[in-house]
Amino acid sequence: MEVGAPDYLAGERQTAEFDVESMKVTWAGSRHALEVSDRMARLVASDPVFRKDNRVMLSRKELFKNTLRKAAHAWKRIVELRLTEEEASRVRFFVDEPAFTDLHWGMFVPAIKGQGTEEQQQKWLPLAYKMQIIGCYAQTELGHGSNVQGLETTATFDPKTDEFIIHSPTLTSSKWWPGGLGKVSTHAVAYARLIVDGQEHGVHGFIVQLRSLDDHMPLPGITVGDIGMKFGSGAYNSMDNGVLRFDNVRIPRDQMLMRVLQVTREGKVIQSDVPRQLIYGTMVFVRQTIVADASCALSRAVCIATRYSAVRRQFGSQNGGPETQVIDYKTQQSRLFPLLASAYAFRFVSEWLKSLYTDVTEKLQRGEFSTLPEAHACTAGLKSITTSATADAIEECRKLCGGHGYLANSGLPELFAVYVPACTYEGDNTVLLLQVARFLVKTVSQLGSGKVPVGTTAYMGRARHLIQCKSNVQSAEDWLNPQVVVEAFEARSLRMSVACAENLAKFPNPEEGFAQLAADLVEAAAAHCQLIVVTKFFEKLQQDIPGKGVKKQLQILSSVYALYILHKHLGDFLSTGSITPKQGALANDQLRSLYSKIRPNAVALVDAFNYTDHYLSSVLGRYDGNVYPTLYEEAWKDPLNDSVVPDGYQEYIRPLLKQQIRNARL
Ligand SMILES: CCCCCCCCCC/C=C\CCCCC/C=C/C(=O)SCCNC(=O)CCNC(=O)[C@H](O)C(C)(C)COP(=O)(O)OP(=O)(O)OC[C@H]1O[C@@H](n2cnc3c(N)ncnc32)[C@H](O)[C@@H]1OP(=O)(O)O
Ligand SMILES: Cc1cc2nc3c(=O)[nH]c(=O)nc-3n(C[C@H](O)[C@H](O)[C@H](O)COP(=O)(O)OP(=O)(O)OC[C@H]3O[C@@H](n4cnc5c(N)ncnc54)[C@H](O)[C@@H]3O)c2cc1C
Repeated sequence: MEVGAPDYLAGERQTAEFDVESMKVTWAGSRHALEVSDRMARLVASDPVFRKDNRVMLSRKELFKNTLRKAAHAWKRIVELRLTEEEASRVRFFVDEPAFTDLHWGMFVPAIKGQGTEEQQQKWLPLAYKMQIIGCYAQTELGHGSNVQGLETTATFDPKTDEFIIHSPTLTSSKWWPGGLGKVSTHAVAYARLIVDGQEHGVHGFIVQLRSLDDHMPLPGITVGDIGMKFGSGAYNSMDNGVLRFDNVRIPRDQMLMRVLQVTREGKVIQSDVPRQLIYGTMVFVRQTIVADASCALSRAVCIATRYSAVRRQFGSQNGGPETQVIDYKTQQSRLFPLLASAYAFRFVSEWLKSLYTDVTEKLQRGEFSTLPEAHACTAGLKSITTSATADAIEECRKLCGGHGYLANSGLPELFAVYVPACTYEGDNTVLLLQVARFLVKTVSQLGSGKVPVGTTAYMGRARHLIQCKSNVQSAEDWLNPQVVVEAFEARSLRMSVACAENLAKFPNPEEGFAQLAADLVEAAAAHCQLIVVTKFFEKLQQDIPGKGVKKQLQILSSVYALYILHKHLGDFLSTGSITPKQGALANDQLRSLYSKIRPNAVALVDAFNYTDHYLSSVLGRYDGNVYPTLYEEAWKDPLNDSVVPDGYQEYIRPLLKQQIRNARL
């Protein structure tokens, strides 16, 4: 905010009962992370190349070119200022525009790191790190996305020339969707069925050069282009999601990523001791980052809706005094505050997930693979529930802002359009929950065998207790006890998984049973993932959290998150007998009282996200709350208002009016 400018939300900030600066540190993860984030946010906001206010007005071609300009400029600044990887990734975050670089850094590089041999990494990574080659992740095809084993592109080994022949045998085998592919990437990690000596060996990744490094023209045998406009006007259209066909394209044998499986010069296929699933490792990595992204997108929407709800007044004027701030309506609070609590919940679960991922990656390097299934289940499940909740929440925030939320300059329509594909990419959310369900059913089926469940399924080891325990909640206050809450969530989750396992056992064919019970399995998986989020929030509170009143606020938010989920899924809790209807009603009483505790802190709690006005790009979410004059000014900047009489008047309006006059005279 400019020095000396009026702060229309000052009153809201004065009622805060905690130290906002300390909360900023907790949200960012550390003082260092906050400092880096703050510095990079300002760097981006002060650079005219990174302006975004005109984005929705640009044509696709202009938008795309502008994105190329921004990406090139960001890279120039990263190199000039010798930014660290952490700083560079914050620059990307604040530039706030999907671009080919996301796939280059986020998937192409990790795919080579995770699936390439040491030699392959040494050859390709330095080129990628300097952006002397630009890569994408070309897995999905026109005919298959979720079913990776169903991909049709082939990679046939030719022992005569020591090459693989990459081919698209059908229309449906055309690569379709990869970001960065359409217009920019020079290379791809392309996934194809490996065929050696007429035998198939599953789907593997191959580094394929697509375009000339001299003139950017597609290489012989490559047909490549953009797949067309996507949802929304600006949004994800800054990305060149592409189509790609291979016509018997030859690549050297050493361009197959061979950490999992090797093909020798003689055409021998050697399986290493690394599990096949590591081929899916890049997706595990990205799913983990998507959980952190969910907390960012959600907190951004909530920040806009909270500030605006404090500015906006409707009804309730007494004796000519001001009307009621809409944030004071209990309905507004019950719609908004759970989303605020969810933003914090997703933030902390993403921190935990990152540490789990780092731990599993270190173990994989040492040849320990036992924790891979849990990492897969956690990343898939948390990616699924956090992105679904965030997409719904952004839309809810738009509605919370009434009519003005529908204006592009509220920032919410664009945020929704750009965010919502997260429910689909990196694995459709339902498909991913079914993966979690498989993991849970397997864990339940092994309970009798003496195998002790660990990690996020450790609670299943107490199945005997959880299957019959009764919650001892007697008052609304009791719901503030984390142990009580966790036990109710554990009982609900375990009972849902056990019920699925029991029903599955009734089918002679387990796969048929899995297909028939899929809807129940998805619900059981979601219940397990919600338990993880709740538990990790409570565990966060066991840590030392400095700053006046900060822990107290987080305690309130953790209870709001847990009781909101309980209230929303009350049917599960009741049908599994995890709690009684009376206890469900007490939880709701507690929730109402918690909303009142959040109310004086609401604006400060969103200030703690430390978002600049540039990043928020929302008139409604401005830090200073100066909404109405800005909305008014912005309206006049619309190109339609360039002339008082619109273009088209002479051709289309005037004749109409004249005709009416003529008709009236008749
Ligand atoms: C310097 C500058 C810095 C700048 C920094 C910028 C950084 C930017 C960062 C941005 C990051 C990212 C940008 C995001 C953009 C997103 C773009 C989108 C990309 C994509 O969408 S890529 C394509 C994604 N596709 C999918 O997700 C497909 C989903 N399908 C699948 O995953 C699988 O096919 C499946 C799991 C659904 C089924 O596979 P299948 O082989 O048939 O499996 P099953 O038979 O069911 O299972 C076999 C066993 O394997 C286990 N399994 C399955 N998956 C995994 C896994 N991933 N890991 C480990 N194990 C796995 C499964 O559990 C079974 O095990 P079991 O046999 O039961 O023990
Ligand atoms: C913006 C965007 C960017 C993308 N970027 C990339 C990229 O860079 N690289 C890349 O390779 N791919 C990319 N993709 C593709 C993406 O990964 C796939 O679209 C995604 O994995 C979903 O697969 P699908 O499209 O085949 O959906 P489908 O599987 O066809 O889903 C259609 C419907 O069928 C349901 N369904 C499917 N299978 C089952 C099942 N077994 N049980 C129950 N229901 C089922 C789903 O729930 C869904 O409702 C991108 C997609 C988008 C939208």
